[in-house]
This record gives sequence, structure tokens and C-alpha cells, in this order.
Amino acid sequence: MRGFYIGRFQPYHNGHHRMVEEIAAEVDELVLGIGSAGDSHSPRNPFTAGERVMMVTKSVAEFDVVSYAVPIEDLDRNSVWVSHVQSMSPTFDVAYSNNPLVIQLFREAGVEVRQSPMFNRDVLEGAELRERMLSDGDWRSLVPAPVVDIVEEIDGIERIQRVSETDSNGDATSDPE
Ligand SMILES: Nc1ncnc2c1ncn2[C@@H]1O[C@H](COP(=O)(O)OP(=O)(O)OP(=O)(O)O)[C@@H](O)[C@H]1O
Ligand SMILES: NC(=O)c1ccc[n+]([C@@H]2O[C@H](COP(=O)(O)O)[C@@H](O)[C@H]2O)c1
Repeated sequence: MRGFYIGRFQPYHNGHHRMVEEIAAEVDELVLGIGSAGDSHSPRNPFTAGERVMMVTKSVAEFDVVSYAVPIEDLDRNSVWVSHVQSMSPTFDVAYSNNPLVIQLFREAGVEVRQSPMFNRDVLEGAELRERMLSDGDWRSLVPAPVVDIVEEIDGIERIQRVSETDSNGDATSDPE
């Protein structure tokens, strides 16, 4: 059986990783959809699709599952989004998500959806991770080890700090959080 799990993974963190660990126990193969693939270099979406492919691929290598990382760009039309996903991904039997819109769209299209509990959500949340990256806080303990290496390799902290700089009016210079 093949599963599909989509997220923005900005960055890929230990909450995602726990979810993948549980999914890996249920499926033989797993497609990891890299959502909002066209977005990067903004406070909410600092990392490129290619950088997120690296984070996901190197992290998931520790699990016993065949995996494929597939970038998926956003569309203006929710009504055709599932078809768009299916056109970009290896075929799958079940989708995993905790995102209400994603769940609704897959269910309406007749795709089985499974949810998981949220793990340690008070800290395992992309927004919290990005905040800690901005303020030189401890983000390293909240991500798999390969993600630390990749963020360092791409100078990710310098980037997120730079794209989050404010102008003289105090407004964010790029997409707000
Ligand atoms: N701590 C967690 N435990 C379990 N699932 C999670 C956790 N954090 C996120 N998820 C789920 O993983 C999927 C992808 O989430 P996403 O990439 O948006 O991460 P996020 O932490 O919610 O990020 P952001 O704060 O940037 O929106 C969603 O279905 C989301 O509900
Ligand atoms: N119309 C669309 O393009 C559409 C609809 C639903 C989800 N998505 C994407 O799927 C991903 C869902 O991931 P999250 O659960 O991380 O929000 C996001 O990248 C989101 O933009 C896109």
C-alpha cells in the first residue's frame, strides 16, 4: 500500500517526523508532498522546494519505507487541487493529514484520509521553529539531525533573519507571518 502526506515543511520538524514514523508502520511506500512548492524566501516560507526535498529525504531515510518527495505548487482553485496533486504524485491509496481543508478536499474526491494526533504541538509547530530561528533560540532540538545540517549548509538562519527584516515603518519587507 502507498500513502501520501503533504505539508509545507517550513522546516520539516519532529512533529512531522513522528507522524511519518507512524505512517511508515502502516504503508510500504510513502509519497511526501512538498506543499506550496513555489514559495520561498519569505518569513512564513523561507526554504525552497529543493531544500525541503533534502530535509525530508535525508530525515525519512532512517525509516523502513520506500519514499518519494514530490514538490506540489499551490493553485488558485481548491476544487481541482486533488486532481493536481494526483497528476504530480505516484498513485496512492490513502492520504494522511491533520489539515481540515486538505482532509475535506480529499474526502470529497473519494480518497481515504487518516489523521494522527498532534505531537507536542506547543513547540512542534513550524511557526514556533521559525520564531526560534529568528531569535537565535533553540530550534535544533526540535528537528531531525539531517535538518540541522541542511539549514547550516544553506545558511538558512541568515536567510530567515534577512527576509524577516522590517522597513523603517516597522512593516515586514516580504510576506508577513
Ligand atoms: N506536532 C505535530 N504533530 C502531528 N502532526 C503535525 C504536527 N505539526 C504539524 N503536523 C501536521 O503535519 C502536516 C503539515 O504541517 P505543516 O507543514 O503546516 O506544519 P506546521 O507545523 O503546522 O507549520 P506552520 O506553523 O508553518 O503552519 C499537517 O497535516 C499538520 O497538521
Ligand atoms: N488550492 C491549493 O493550492 C491548496 C489546497 C489545499 C492545500 N494546499 C497546500 O497543501 C499544503 C498543506 O499543508 P499544511 O497542512 O502544511 O498546510 C500547503 O502547502 C497548502 O498550500 C493547497
